[in-house]
Amino acid sequence: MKELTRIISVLLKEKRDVVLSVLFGYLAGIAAVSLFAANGFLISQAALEPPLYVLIGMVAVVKIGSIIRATSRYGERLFSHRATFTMLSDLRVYFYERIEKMAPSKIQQFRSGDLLARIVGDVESLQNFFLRVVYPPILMVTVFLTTLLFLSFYSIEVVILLTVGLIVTGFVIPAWFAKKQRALSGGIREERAKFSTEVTEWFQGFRELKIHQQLEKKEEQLIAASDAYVEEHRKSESEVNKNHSINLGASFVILWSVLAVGGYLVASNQLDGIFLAMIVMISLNVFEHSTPMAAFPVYYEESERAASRLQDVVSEDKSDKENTVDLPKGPLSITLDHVHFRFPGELRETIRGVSLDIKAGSKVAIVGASGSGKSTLLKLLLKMYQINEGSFRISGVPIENIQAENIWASTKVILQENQFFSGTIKDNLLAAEEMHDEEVAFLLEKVELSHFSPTDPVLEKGENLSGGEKQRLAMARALVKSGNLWLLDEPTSSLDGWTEQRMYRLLEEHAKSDTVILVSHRLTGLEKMDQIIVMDHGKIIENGSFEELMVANGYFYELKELEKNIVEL
Ligand SMILES: Nc1ncnc2c1ncn2[C@@H]1O[C@H](COP(=O)(O)OP(=O)(O)OP(=O)(O)O)[C@@H](O)[C@H]1O
Repeated sequence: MKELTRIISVLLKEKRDVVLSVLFGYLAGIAAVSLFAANGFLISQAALEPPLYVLIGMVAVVKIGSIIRATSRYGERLFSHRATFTMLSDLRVYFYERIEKMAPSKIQQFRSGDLLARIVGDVESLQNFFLRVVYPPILMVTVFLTTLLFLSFYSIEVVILLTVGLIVTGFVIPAWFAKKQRALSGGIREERAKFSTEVTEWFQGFRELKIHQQLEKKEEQLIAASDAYVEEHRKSESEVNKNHSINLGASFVILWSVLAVGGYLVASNQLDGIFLAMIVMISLNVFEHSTPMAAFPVYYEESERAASRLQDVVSEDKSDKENTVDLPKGPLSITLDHVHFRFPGELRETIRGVSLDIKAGSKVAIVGASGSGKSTLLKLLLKMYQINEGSFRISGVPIENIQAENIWASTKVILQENQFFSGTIKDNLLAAEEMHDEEVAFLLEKVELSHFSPTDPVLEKGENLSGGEKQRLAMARALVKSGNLWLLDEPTSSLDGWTEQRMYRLLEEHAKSDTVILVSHRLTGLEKMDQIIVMDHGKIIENGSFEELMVANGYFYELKELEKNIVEL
């Protein structure tokens, strides 16, 4: 219910349409009951052969009643559907806005298909929340109460019977089904997410699955996920139908009871026989408003689950919300003091008591064995994850007090894997909309991509670019982005030695006064760095200038010697 409260607060933005749809729904309900009442009365009156003008008057009343019923039903449909669609769009905007602000690491906790199912499917399920969860009980209770008030002028016995009917069909049976519904394992939402995850993986991994001849096995998993989803749907539908039938059955029992009690009251002269047909017709119609309650438990349960699954995705990072300090303009300094970090759900620490001091405007290289935690350190700098222990400051400001967005705005980043999108070369520079094509062409020339024009197409994930071209395009992307802190994770690993040297020269030119942190496996060109940090198993084992580390004759020296021997071989 806690999750639904947030959803309700988003939905309540559409107050006007909600109020209007309830109002018109009530009018339509009352008009329908009155119409049936008038019909019942008319039938009885007709049997007594009244004067023609009485009959004409009554037929006119029935006609007017049907016009009111039709127009108010139209108004109800119009406003309730308009409210539903606007709520759907409000919900979409609400979740996209929240997702946009989230750290990428939070999104990465979800498999992409699951995330898609949540953002699209679960948001869509919530459109039923107003129409099938909030609206039916309001309408049922208001129409029932008005009808009971009217009937109380004729027979208290019938009022009691209908009140029992209202409680049984509107509350007892739905509550009983709600309990059963909760006990049902799985749920449509979960199965749909699993199915969507399998489909996404099937598409994304199609090439690898085909080459490794695993397509059939994956297809079997896909079919199993689809069957489970269909089965869940079937179970849910059958539950609704069962609930519906029992509800309808109960309302008929009440109806027969009304007829029996009414008959007895007429026979014992406690009720004028002319009203019997009217009372029965009213009872017949009023139960129409408790039938939608059959689906109430299913939709309530689904809405609650969908809201909770969405809340899981966008649950807030409190520390980030309270942050207010902006990073200073210009080159940034970085200080880490005994920082520890463990990936969520992992027992082993990836960063173990790292302390370092990077001065503003200095050029720093991080080297070390594969898996030693170099990339993780960059991710911590980008606030993609929160540190578990220690202190971490950027230009003196504790990282807890800086919004991740603020760090990203001040940073030029090249990661090991850079994402490219279907579009043009210029689109993929990401921050180049304002640039003229000539400027883009000049930039491409700088990163040695002059064989591309700004308008050349790029396929999804940069499929039509070589590894080295992707890295040079990522370099161009970093060049056009704002910021004075460069975080580069093996930005030239796919380039030949000559091109790599030229790229480093370009970087030197552009980052003269900026702070640069470069993760690299290759040790050539590190002589120019102010500081070299050597990492092993999540710890800093050596730290100093190139000369200092060479003199120290330690791990870095050995690495350098090893690289020299490999080159000579
Ligand atoms: N998302 C993650 N969840 C759990 N463990 C992770 C995650 N990402 C990385 N690791 C683990 O953290 C350790 C450090 O990884 P990291 O990528 O920082 O190493 P690295 O020094 O950059 O390696 P390389 O030079 O191969 O890129 C590795 O043991 C890796 O398995």
